[in-house]
Amino acid sequence: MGCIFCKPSAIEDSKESPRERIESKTSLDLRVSRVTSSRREESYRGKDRYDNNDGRTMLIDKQANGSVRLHGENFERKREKMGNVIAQHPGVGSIPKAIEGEQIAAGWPSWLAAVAGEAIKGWLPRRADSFEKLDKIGQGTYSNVYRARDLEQKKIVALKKVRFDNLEPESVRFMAREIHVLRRLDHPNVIKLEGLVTSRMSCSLYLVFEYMEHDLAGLASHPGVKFTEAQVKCYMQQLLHGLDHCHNRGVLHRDIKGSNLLIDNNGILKIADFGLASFFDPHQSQPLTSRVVTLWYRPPELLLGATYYATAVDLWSAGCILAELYAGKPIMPGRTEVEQLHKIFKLCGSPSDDYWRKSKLPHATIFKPQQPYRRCVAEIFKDFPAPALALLETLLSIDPVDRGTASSALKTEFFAAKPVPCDPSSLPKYPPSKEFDAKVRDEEARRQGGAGNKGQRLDLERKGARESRAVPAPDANAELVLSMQKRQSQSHSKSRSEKFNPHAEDVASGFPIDPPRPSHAVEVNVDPQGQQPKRASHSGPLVHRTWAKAGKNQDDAPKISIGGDLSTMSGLVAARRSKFSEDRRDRSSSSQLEAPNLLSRFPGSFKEASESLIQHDQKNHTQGVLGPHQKEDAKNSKKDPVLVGYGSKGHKIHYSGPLLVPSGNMDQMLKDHDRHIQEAVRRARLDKAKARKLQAEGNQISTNSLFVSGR
Ligand SMILES: Nc1ncnc2c1ncn2[C@@H]1O[C@H](COP(=O)(O)OP(=O)(O)OP(=O)(O)O)[C@@H](O)[C@H]1O
Repeated sequence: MGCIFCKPSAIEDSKESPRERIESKTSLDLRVSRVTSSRREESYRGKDRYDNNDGRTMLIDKQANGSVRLHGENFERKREKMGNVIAQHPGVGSIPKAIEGEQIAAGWPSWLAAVAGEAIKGWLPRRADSFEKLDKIGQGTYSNVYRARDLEQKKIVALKKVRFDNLEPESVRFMAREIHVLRRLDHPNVIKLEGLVTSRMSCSLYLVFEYMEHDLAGLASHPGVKFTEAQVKCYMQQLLHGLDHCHNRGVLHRDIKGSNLLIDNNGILKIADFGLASFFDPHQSQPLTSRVVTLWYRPPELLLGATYYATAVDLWSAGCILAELYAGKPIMPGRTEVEQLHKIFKLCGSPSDDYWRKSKLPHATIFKPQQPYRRCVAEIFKDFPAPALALLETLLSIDPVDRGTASSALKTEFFAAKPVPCDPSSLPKYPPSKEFDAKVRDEEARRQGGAGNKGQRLDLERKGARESRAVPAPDANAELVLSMQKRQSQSHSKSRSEKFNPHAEDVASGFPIDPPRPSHAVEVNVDPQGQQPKRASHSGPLVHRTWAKAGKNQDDAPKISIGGDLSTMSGLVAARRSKFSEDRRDRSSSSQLEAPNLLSRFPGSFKEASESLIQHDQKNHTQGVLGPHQKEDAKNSKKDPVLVGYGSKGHKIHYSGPLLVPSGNMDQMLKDHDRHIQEAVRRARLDKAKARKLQAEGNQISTNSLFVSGR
C-alpha cells in the first residue's frame, strides 16, 4: 500500500528532480531551513503540475478539503526511498518548526504536525474519499472501528477512528504514540498500520489497518467453537512470536487480552490495539504508570503499584490467555483492583517474604496478607496437559523475573510435545466472530426474548455470553473525574473534534456514507459438533443498526447515578490519562490506586477488606449498572468473591462482570449524564418554587394570624 511517502514539499519547491534531492545528503536540512511553510502552501496553491528536470511529470492533486496527493512515474518508489532517507537521518526531525511547516504543507493538520511530527514523519495523509465506509465492526474505549473499501488499493481495510481531543496537545501526543509504536513494528503477528486518513482541515484521524475478520475473545465465546489442543498451541505460538517481536523492538503492549488478538480468515493471529503500548528501557531506568492492562489480565506487580517493570507484564497476560483457552472462560475475572489481587493470591499464592522485601512495591504494606496464600495453580488446573500446565506455572509466576521471556516460552515442551501446533491455514473458517459480533449476537438473542429459542439462549449464556467483559484498564481512577468534567463542558464546543457524533463525523471527515442496503441478517450456521460452520455471511450494515438498537436496550443502556457516572466515564479514558501522567512521571497522588485509600477504612484482614471494598464498590458504582446475570454474580461473589475452581467436575467460577459500563458507550453515557444534570436542575427549580410557595403561604398565614390576633 502506498503509504510510505516522501516529503512532497521536497518535490515541490526546488528545481531539482526528486531523485537528486533524495540523493543529496544534506538537501533536506538545507531545504527546510530555506523555505517557510507559508511559501510552501502558496506553491501548492499555485501549481497543480510540476515538470521534473528529467522530463517526467508530477501531478499535484489538490482537494477541496485541503489535502494534497502527488502522482507520477515511479513516484511510489521515490516516496519509499525518501522515507528511508528520512529514517536513516534522524537529524531531519531536529528542526521542528520547519518540519512542522513541511508536514502541514503536505496536508497534515497543524494540531498533529505541531506535537506529533515524529509519528507522521515520511508519510502523507490518505484522503477520506479514497475509502468507502461499509459498516461498523468494533468499538473500543478510544475508538470506533469500521470496515471500509480502499478504493485505490482495491481491498477491504479496517479504519480505526481514534478519540482524542485535537485541541489538547497532550491528548494528541499520546494518541500519536500508538502510531509511533505501530510504525516501529513489522511482523506477521503484529497488526500493520497501513496509513492515516486526515486532512489539513480535519480534526479527526483514522488509522488504516489490514482487515481482520475475528478476534480471539469473539471466537472463543462463539457457541459451537471449541478449540483443539493443536489450535490452542497454534494461537499461543503466534501470540508469543508477536510479543517477542514487540519486546525485541523495545515495545511493551500493556493490554494483551483476547479482544486485542485479531485473527484473519487464514488463521493468522495479529496483536492489535497499541493504544496503551509504550517504549521501554530494558534497564528499567524510567518509571512507567502502573495503571495499565485490562484488569483480568493485569499482573500482581502492577496491582501493587509497580512503576519499574518490563516485558514480564505482557507474559502474565499471555498466561491468562493460555489458561482461558483451555478453561473456556477468563480465569480471574475480578471487578475491582482489590478483588483482582485477591483472586491472584488465591490462585497463585501470595508473594514470598523475599519478594515483598526486594520488590519494594508501593502498595506492599497495604496488601500484604497476614497469612500467606498457598499457590494452587496445579490443583485448580489439574486437567490441563502437563506441558501446558508447566508453561502456565511459568507465565503466572508472582515474581516477574520467573516468567521468562516470550522467546523462552516458545522453546518450551508445550510447543514441542504432541499434538504440535497446527498450521494456521488448517484452522477452520469461522463466521465473523469479534467480541463485538458476540455482543451483537447476545443482544439479538436477548431481544428475541421469550419467543426465542430457549436452548440457544442457554447455550449462549453457558458459553459465557460476554455481557461480562473485561474492563479496559484502568477500571477506576479518581483523576479522571476532573478530566471528564472538563470534557463534558467541552463537548459542546464547536471547535472540538466531532468525536461524540459518529454521523457528523462521517460527513465532516469527507467519507462517502454507504447507501442503505437491504439488510441481510447474520446467518451463522454452525455445526453442532463445533466444527466448521456450514455457511456464514457477513452481517453487513445490519450489525451497525443492531448495535445501535442494542445501545437502546434496557439491559445494555448505562444507568448511572450522578455520583457514579463520572467515575465510570473516567475509567474509560483513564488509561490515556495515565499515559499522560506517565510522562509527567506519576507526579500526583491522583494517579494512586483508590483501593489503598479505601482500605485504610477497613483495617481487618485482607479478605474482609476486599469484601468490604467490593460491597463499597457495588454500592457506589454499580447501582443499576449490572445486568441480570451480573447481578446474580455480584450476589454470589459477595459470599465469596474469589475464584472457585475449574476442572472436569464442573466447578463453578464466579463470572462477575465489570463494575463499569462496557467500553464504548461514551455517547450514551454523556447523554445520560446530561439528562441527570437536567433532571437535577429541574428538581432544584421545583424545590425552589415549592419553597417560595411555602414561604408565601407562611407569610400569608402569619399575616392572617396577625390579622386574627389583631382582631
Ligand atoms: N484491523 C482490524 N480489523 C478488524 N477489526 C478490528 C481491527 N482493529 C480493531 N478491530 C476491532 O475493533 C475493536 C476495537 O479496536 P481497538 O481494540 O484497537 O480499539 P480501542 O479503542 O483501543 O479498544 P480497547 O477498549 O480494547 O482499548 C477490536 O476489538 C476489534 O474487534
